[in-house]
Amino acid sequence: MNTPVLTGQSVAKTYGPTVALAGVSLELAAAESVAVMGASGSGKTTLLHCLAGIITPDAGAITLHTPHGAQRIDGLDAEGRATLRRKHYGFVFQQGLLLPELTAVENVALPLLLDGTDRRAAEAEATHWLHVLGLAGMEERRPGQLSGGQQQRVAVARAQVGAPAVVFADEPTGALDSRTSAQVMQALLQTTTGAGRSLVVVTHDEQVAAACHRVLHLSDGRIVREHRNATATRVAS
Ligand SMILES: Nc1ncnc2c1ncn2[C@@H]1O[C@H](COP(=O)(O)OP(=O)(O)OP(=O)(O)O)[C@@H](O)[C@H]1O
Repeated sequence: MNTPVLTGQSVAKTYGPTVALAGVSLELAAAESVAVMGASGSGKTTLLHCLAGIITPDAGAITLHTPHGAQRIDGLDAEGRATLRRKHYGFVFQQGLLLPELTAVENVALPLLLDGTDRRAAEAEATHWLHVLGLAGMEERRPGQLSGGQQQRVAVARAQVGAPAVVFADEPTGALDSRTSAQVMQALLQTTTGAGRSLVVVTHDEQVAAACHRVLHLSDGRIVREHRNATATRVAS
């Protein structure tokens, strides 16, 4: 395996009497795409949220490997997790969660503006990513003036700004028809693994999972099965 970017060891999380994660260990390599599948309630989103620093696990170790060294992230406080997410991660959710009053370019530029980049540089990078995602000419449209697939591509563009090491996607194509879903997934892979970033995607969609290098199957908070897709989409950088 290539150098790991993210490792989890025996990651556990309970909510009252519910064991959401019962000790999950995994390694995510640089430029690798991993799909997380499993029945409703099996712990997929909880795993993604722990790895992504959205929530804190009760036990286990999560380590992010950056060019500047390894950093344990499981014990970070809320502010530390917010910084981690801003500096190292990108996110795509089922509904793009775009701000309706902002244009496409403003939505994509937002994480950079929040991180202190000046507006002109932020909008230049945002425009670049919108072009990469086939949205040239739509920079000034608001989300309500875009189709569902176009909105998701804006969300994919937003996840790339600031060059995150890892992009996390939770059901990124869940609201799309299968043709649009395939296009958005292709765009997501191209801009992540195709550019040397890693991707963790929670999905119920076999077609989405088949496009990833590796698939983890969760059941009752454990990885019960794992396989590699020999034919996964490998997008040249
Ligand atoms: N904030 C919470 N409070 C209480 N229980 C929770 C919370 N979040 C998740 N759970 C429980 O933890 C278990 C795992 O939930 P999780 O959302 O990780 O599952 P999932 O596999 O992503 O499900 P789905 O496919 O339905 O989104 C479930 O039993 C769920 O009810």
